[in-house]
Amino acid sequence: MTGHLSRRQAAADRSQQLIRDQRDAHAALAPRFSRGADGERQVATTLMTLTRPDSTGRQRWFMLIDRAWPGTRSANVDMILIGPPGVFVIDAKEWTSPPQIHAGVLCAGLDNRQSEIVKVKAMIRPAQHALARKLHIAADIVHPVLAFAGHSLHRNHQGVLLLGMPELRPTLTGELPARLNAADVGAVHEALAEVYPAYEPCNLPSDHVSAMAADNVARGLFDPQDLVEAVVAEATSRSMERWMTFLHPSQLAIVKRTYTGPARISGPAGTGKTVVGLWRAVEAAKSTTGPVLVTSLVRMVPRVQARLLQQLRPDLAHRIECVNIHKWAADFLAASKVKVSYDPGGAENEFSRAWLDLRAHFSALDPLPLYWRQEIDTVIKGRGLTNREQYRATARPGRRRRLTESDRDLVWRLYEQYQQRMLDRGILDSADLLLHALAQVRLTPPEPAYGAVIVDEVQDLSLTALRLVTELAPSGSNGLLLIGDCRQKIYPGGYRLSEAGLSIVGGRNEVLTVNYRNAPAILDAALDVIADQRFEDIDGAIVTGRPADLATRHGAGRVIRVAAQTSTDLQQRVIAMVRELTAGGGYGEVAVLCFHGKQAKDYASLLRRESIPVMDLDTYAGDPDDRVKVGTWHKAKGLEFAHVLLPDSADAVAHVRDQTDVEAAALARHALHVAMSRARETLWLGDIGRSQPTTVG
Ligand SMILES: Nc1ncnc2c1ncn2[C@@H]1O[C@H](COP(=O)(O)OP(=O)(O)OP(=O)(O)O)[C@@H](O)[C@H]1O
Repeated sequence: MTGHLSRRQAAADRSQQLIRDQRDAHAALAPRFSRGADGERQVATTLMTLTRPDSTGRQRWFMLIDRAWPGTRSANVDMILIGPPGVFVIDAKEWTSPPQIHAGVLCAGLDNRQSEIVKVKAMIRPAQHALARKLHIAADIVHPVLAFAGHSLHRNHQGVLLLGMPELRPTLTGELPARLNAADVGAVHEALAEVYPAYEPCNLPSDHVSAMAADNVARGLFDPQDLVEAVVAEATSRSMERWMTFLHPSQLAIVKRTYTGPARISGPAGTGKTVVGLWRAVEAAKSTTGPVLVTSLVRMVPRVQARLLQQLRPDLAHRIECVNIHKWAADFLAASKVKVSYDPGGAENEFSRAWLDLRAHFSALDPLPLYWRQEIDTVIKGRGLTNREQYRATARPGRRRRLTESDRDLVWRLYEQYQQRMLDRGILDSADLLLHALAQVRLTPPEPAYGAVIVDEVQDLSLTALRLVTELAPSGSNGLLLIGDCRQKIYPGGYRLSEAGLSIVGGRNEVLTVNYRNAPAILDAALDVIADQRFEDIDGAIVTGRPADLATRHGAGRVIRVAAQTSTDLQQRVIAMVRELTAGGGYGEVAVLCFHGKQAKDYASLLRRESIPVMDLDTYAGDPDDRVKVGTWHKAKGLEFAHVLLPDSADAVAHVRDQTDVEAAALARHALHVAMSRARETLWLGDIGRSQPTTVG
């Protein structure tokens, strides 16, 4: 009984102490907040008591209040709380209407306030970078929090904790495991106090602001003028928001570096190659007078990039032309008044007819036409060969089937027949389009000349396409930038840089080694698929499937493997998973990706029948859209989603392998690697009877 009473007494003492602490904290904090900042004061008061030393005299929690957001001109960070579970960067809100999530978007009542999510996520980045750099502490120790004075709420929305007043303190102190010891907490506090200096809110002379910003740049945080303002800018789309990222100092250095000749950025999936390329395009637009070309083979990426640049730098976006290389070629030929009839469908028919005439001769080699169609596209036309002797003598990088001289003569016959048929009809296929454009560029280059050319996913270009972009790029500094990853090569064929007269050496060859996209378990699973492969890079180097020095900065995520009984069972599980992932809205962050186009169409119809909003990936242009994206692995190249479902993936790869075509089997595996590495938080792999049901991560 005595024990019981003394425990009650102790509890009463503690609550009295808490009240006193709160009152003291409130009084102490009052002068720090301006009028109208009641919400901030309430939040700070609630948390301030945590910073009181415990009975042993040790301070376990620290708080930084009203600090400058480094690199911004005038923005501030309300609070940073540092304790055993990690760092909480807190933006306090005092909204009249209750905060809620509508269709995956944060709203105050019915007003869209999703930009607050973007903002607080951007606020944590300097902390993440500084802790990684100075103390080697993982980025996921830092949590963005929106704290709502006057409301009750407990929710995790897109990685941001949304907490009302009653929930604030118990959540921050009680829900996460302790990850920092006392010494770490002290070191983190010290580091962050330096990164987020005390806020000097009013009327700083502009030279003070620029000195502060310059200091941040010198410390490698980011470029205050361009990068931060863009990040802080309002964003409405969740997928866009991912791209509006602070650059790591090593990335920023690449954005700012002057290359005295052609340069290259390589690195595994999700290492920020595209983001860095895009910022270099912005730099090029600022420093040259000509237009800047950003191109790649796939259609989707330039569309998304154009849209993004429009949001990031509306003042410069019109100077940066984002377009896939075939469209560029068609537009250029049209503008040059060269009349061509580009007809891929008609060309396909003519190839089939030529194949019917000659297929009997190919039965001992490969009886399926696809390999030979690709041979013509990627080797004969892709390398710009003009006669049989050249073809006999040419190296065929990336083509794994060895061909004798007589095999090559046979292929050349097929090529000639196909070409003659197209000539008779006056049509061109896609490889011809590039050859014509290259010839025309050499004759009369486009006017005005490009100020810079940036090529993404360069590993998938043909040699002809590479020659074309090389021809378009100015020869001076920063003229040509090639971005790519040989592990993500999903189209046949290949080339060496030297074949286009390019030599990229030393400091012009940048390699990114930190993955910012995928949860570690997802990255691991995606690399597993290609771990036993060896890749020949475009500079001739041999690269292994699993890079030795790849680090990851993403927080937790999961890989779910499902073994279904039947195809109907598999479909039902896909629907169930989509429903689970979108229970609170957020359809736009889910993608269902299939190997074959037909399969993707079937899944799109299936989801529609279930009243799940669906968008065909083909028509996606990076605009905000709250529908599940459905498409092929190939179409998803360069994109990313929070959650990716890959039904029948193991089956698709195994099926290709069964056909004894080693090259196609390898490319299918690379495509699976690409598809898996699109997922940030959830990767769902479902097959009929193949995989064991497991969840990793
Ligand atoms: N410094 C950074 N901090 C946080 N996130 C970053 C950083 N750099 C890049 N990211 C994010 O990482 C993701 C991957 O970036 P990006 O698409 O540029 O990579 P990539 O190397 O081109 O990928 P892939 O080759 O797989 O298409 C994007 O969401 C991007 O916003």
